[in-house]
Amino acid sequence: MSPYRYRMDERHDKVIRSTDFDALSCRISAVLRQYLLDPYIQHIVQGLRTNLPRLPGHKFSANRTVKAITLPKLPIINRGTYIRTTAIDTIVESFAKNASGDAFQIISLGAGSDTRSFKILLEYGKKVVYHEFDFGETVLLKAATIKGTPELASLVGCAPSTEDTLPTELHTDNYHLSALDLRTIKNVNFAEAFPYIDLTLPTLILSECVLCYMKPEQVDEVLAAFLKSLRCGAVLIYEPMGTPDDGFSRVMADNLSQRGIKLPTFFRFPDLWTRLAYLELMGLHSVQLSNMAYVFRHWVAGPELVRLNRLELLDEVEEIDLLNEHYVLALAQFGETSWQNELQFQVFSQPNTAV
Ligand SMILES: C[S@@+](CC[C@H](N)C(=O)[O-])C[C@H]1O[C@@H](n2cnc3c(N)ncnc32)[C@H](O)[C@@H]1O
Repeated sequence: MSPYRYRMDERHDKVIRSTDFDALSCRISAVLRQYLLDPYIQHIVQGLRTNLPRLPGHKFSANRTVKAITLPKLPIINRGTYIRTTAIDTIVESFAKNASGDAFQIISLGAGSDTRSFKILLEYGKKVVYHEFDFGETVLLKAATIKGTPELASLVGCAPSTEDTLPTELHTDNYHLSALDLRTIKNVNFAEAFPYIDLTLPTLILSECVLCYMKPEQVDEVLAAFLKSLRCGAVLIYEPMGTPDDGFSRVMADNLSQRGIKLPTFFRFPDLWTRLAYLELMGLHSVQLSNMAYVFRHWVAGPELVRLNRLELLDEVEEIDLLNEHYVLALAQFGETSWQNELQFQVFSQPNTAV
């Protein structure tokens, strides 16, 4: 590989890592506007203030970074963050309920600064093992934040501490935060590379805006590695999607590419049915798929919808629908899992295709 190409890849990886701050920033805004409740996000922000300057080679002011990520977002973004977060929470809850009191495992790919692990550990205690993977630098920051915050340290089950050097990973009985570039998974011996993953537990694999940054063949490799190693469970994928002949999709892709963000699979599937066929081809069954506009319309109702409608004045109702139509929520099961959830989806496998 030429040195020039290497520099380009490095730069692109940096941009991809920085998307974690975008996701965090959206959640902060949704919390401040009372769309979401998240008692842990303040610790993540404080952790950035404390630990960003400790990152090797960090050049920017931590205060300036924090100021940028705490700027309020437009109502359209707050709504999108609300439906993304609550829909995934609903699925996680349903998966946990299906385990009916038995132990289960969650593997969050590219977890970034997400705080869902803390909520799940508080709720399910020793019944759950929560794994988070991300690039090394992101893991350094999160591990230092957890260890330096007594409330988070207690939730994951480690002693609080502030060490001179940033912790590279964090492992306790019920929580594992590990550095991993998912694109390297093809060549690893799974059991050796992931000694903390219990291959026998029912496992929910989460990819919340993560696989979309990889090339199609890398996505296939990540899915194949987990599916062939784990006994049973489900995969949840949330990500943007587009179709080439649609103007809105092209504008979305152009806007991202102007920021240096490539989404190699954005145009991979022309519709939900081809995505369903792909997931079945990868060995998944009981596939359920929707765009997020459908999810919003069918999963949010009654007093919660009234509450949401009172939070902010919405001018862009049609635009919100259009934007949500360009995000997909995919849920699919593998192995012997037979989880008959009551969740309403737009497109789903025929019952006779289930194992
Ligand atoms: C948009 S953020 C989403 C973070 C989190 N899942 C959420 O929804 O709040 C994408 C995350 O995926 C991570 N990521 C992207 N490609 C990755 C890879 N090849 N290996 C590990 N992590 C990756 C990024 O570092 C970043 O934290």
